[in-house]
Amino acid sequence: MTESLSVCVYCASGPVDQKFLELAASVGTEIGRRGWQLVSGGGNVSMMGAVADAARAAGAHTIGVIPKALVHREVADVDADELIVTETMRERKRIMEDRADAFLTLPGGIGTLEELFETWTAGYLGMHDKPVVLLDPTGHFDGLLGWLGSMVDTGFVAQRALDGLAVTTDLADALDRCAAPYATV
Ligand SMILES: C/C(=C\CNc1ncnc2c1ncn2[C@@H]1O[C@H](COP(=O)(O)O)[C@@H](O)[C@H]1O)CO
Repeated sequence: MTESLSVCVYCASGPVDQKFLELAASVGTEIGRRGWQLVSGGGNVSMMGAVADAARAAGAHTIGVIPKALVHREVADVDADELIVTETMRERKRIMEDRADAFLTLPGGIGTLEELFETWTAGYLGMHDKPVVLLDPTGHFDGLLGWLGSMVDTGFVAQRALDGLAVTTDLADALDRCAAPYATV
């Protein structure tokens, strides 16, 4: 199964800071090197574009899923092996979730946060059993993770929910965690 693992990567559509573009590109390259598929939001801007371009350059099959309304704003990834243009954002999210074996979140803004929380809470509620992984080598999510930890102390967040999100600063570890449930002995 791990040979053709399909990883959905959620990441930023805004910043062009080199360190974030390089992080996204390194994820794409490693997905290709492992012979996996990339599922992305189908935009070719910022980190979204960097991950998709690097994945393709490394030989990955790339699937981009973008709502009609964002085709121009997020510069649809016309080089994707499969570019799926949806009518709505909800349809985009459903297709991305259906086509993925694992969800990997990189630094991002409110769109990325929404995607992370939807897949994470759905896993916690038993609606899927796919790995939900957060790769954060730069501490971008430190404030959020600290706040979530404090909400365990006050009873707003279950420890089991927090345990359902795999947080790592290491690229290889992040992808290993995506593949872990599918590994054959
Ligand atoms: C409108 C709906 C839900 C709420 N919003 C979003 N849901 C999913 N994805 C979104 C949402 N808003 C933006 N995005 C996408 O996230 C990507 C990264 O954005 P960021 O803000 O730069 O982190 C980008 O592709 C956005 O299109 C209905 O379900």
